[in-house]
Order: sequence, then C-alpha cells, then structure tokens
Amino acid sequence: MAQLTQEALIDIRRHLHEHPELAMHEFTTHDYLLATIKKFNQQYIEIREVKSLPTALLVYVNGSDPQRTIGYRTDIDALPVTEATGLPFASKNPGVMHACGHDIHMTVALGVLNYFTEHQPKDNMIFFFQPAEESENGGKVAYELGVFEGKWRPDEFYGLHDNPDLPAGAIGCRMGTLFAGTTEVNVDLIGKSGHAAYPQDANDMVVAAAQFINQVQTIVSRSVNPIEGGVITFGKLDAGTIRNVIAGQARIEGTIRGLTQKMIEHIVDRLQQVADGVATSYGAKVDIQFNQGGYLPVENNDELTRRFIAFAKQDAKTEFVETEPAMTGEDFGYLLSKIPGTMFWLGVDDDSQLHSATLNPKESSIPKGVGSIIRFLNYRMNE
Ligand SMILES: CC(=O)N[C@@H](CCC[C@H](N)C(=O)O)C(=O)O
Repeated sequence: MAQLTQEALIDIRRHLHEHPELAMHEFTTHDYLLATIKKFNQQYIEIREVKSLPTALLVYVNGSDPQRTIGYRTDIDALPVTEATGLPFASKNPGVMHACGHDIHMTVALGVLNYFTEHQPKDNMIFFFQPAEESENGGKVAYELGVFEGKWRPDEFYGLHDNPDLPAGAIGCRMGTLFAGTTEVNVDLIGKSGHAAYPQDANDMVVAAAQFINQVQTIVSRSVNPIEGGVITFGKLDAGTIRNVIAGQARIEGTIRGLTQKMIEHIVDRLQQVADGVATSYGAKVDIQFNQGGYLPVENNDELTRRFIAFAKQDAKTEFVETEPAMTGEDFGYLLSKIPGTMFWLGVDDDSQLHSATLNPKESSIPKGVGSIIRFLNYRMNE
C-alpha cells in the first residue's frame, strides 16, 4: 500500500468510530488495526502481539541510522456512552461510543506509522496501540507485563489527546504538568432496610448517602488551596429498589483529580475522614475504596517538551497553542513516569466536551495532526 490519502484516513476514522469497544474488550478494534497495518509496506516493520494483553498491538520500525528509539502511543478504547450525534457513521455498538476521540487518536497514529513505513525513519520507532485508557490503566498493565523490555523500550515517548476547545488541527502543549492525576473512589454505605412507614426500625442509606455527598462538597471549597485546585465528581449513585422500602444500602462511584500527587493524597485523606464521620453519625458501615492505578499526573519531560514546543512554534504549518493544565486524567502519566516524553493536545474544534454523547471532532484535524507529528519526528531525528 502506498501512503494513505486524506480520504483513506477519514474512512479509517469512520470505521473505528462505528465500532467502539470498552476497555480491555477492544478485540475487533485490534483486528482492524492489525489488518490495516498488514496492508502497509512491511519492509521496515515488525508487528508484535502480547498474549497476556490480547487487545494491545505494537509495531517496531527499524531506523536507517538509529541514535535512539522513539515511542508513539495511542489509546484504542471507548466509553459506555449512548451516542447522540445522529452521524451516518454513528456507533453500531449500543451504549458504547468513542466519546473521548480515541478513534481520532488511532487514525492519526496509523497515518504517522503509514508514513514511516513508506519513508524509513532515521531512528527506530515503536508504535503502541494501547487498550484501556478510560479505565483499567492499560498503559500500566503493559509496562508491568514487561512489554517495554529490551529493544521494545523507547528512549522517549510521545502521545496526544484530542481537545474540542482548540482549533481543528492545532497542537497544544505546555511544560510541566499537562493533565491531572486521578483516583477512582467507590463508597459502599451499609445500614438496614425496612418499611417506609417505620423509619425508626431501619437505617436509611439514601439519607446517609445524601449527607455524605453534601459534606464532600466542602472538601474542595474549604480544604483545598484554591490556587492549586482539585476536583471530586460522583458520576454514579445507586440505592434502593422501590419507593416504599427504606434502602439499607447505597453505592457511590466517583473520581478525584489533582495536579499533584500530594493534592490527590490530601483529598483521599479528607474523603476518608468524611466517610468515617458519616459512619459514626448514622451508625452505618461506610466502606470507602480508592484506586489510582496508572492515572498519575501527566508530567512532561523538560528537555523533550522544550524541544517539542520550539519545533511547533517555528513550524509554519503547525498552529501552536500554549495550554493550561487540565483536570482530565490519562494513564500515559504512568508511562511518562517511567520513560521521559511529551503529551500534547490535538485540537478538534467542537462545541461538545470530551465524554459527551454529542462529541463530533472535526475530521480536518486528522491530516493536520498527522502532518505536524511527522514533521516533528523528522526534525527530532535529524537535528
Ligand atoms: C482523557 C480522559 O477523559 N481520561 C479519563 C481517565 C479516567 C481515569 C479514571 N478511570 C477515573 O475515572 O478517575 C478521565 O476521566 O479524565
């Protein structure tokens, strides 16, 4: 196959968009990526599958005169969101949608890989198609399985995330922290169910959950330095079965965000205190669990990011935007804690936010993103 045209890239993106799959279940996505890559020029590449992480895919590109190995990562999973875009290529998997733009990420990665299969790079390259970014931290899982050992360990790692607030195709980046660290929180409240008419004989966990949620609202407003900021969002609450039975149990699921590990730990401590307080005042069992997994703050490496930004600013065809840190999380933070690198934004110009059922990234961002990344990588390899 020759170099992919813009039309071919759009077809790829639409196919991926139509067939989204949840974290660690990206089997048809994996097969489609593999089939697509097998159509590329195989002369310089080696494709690798990982038995213990079956939806992951890696591709090694042999450089012509390698000084280093450059890694490029894309995530491949989708979200449990019911698509409401009305697009002709909307999701065919009910209740699942590429609502975070990973279809765009994969297409850009394929575009860049395809270019380097046609134009042998100077340095070696590794393309990592990573499962499970939205949950289950596929990047950390891969690292801990030893996927990046030996020649498969990049010296430096790059990856992008789409950004609806930036113009289509623009590249956004910053020195230091790009994304927050996140920690998942699950709270189980256990009291005693009973008849709606006899509250004195029951222990109502709807009321306890409401109290817990209300009290938590004071953590960020009263216990967090406003200059540093933090987020606690509960996206899910389950309690009770019917209007006239007092709920003996409730479950709350949420996520914490902070730009430093210290802030995350501070919020975790305060949540534990609020949970203990609600347990005491309601005579309930409140079990709170935290899981950070690989969602460490995304810390861009100074030297590599300075070079990346310098390139983007002077490249006439790249529109560069210096961005603020964002409270979105990314398990690329874990990989960047092990291997130096840079994460950056690709603008996709849309009114809908990430994780929204109406997210509709502008496809013109794809060829622009592919072009900017190829030019950056060639600059990096040849400076
Ligand atoms: C880019 C993006 O939206 N990433 C996710 C990462 C989720 C991390 C974890 N599962 C959590 O919910 O805390 C995000 O929600 O920011």
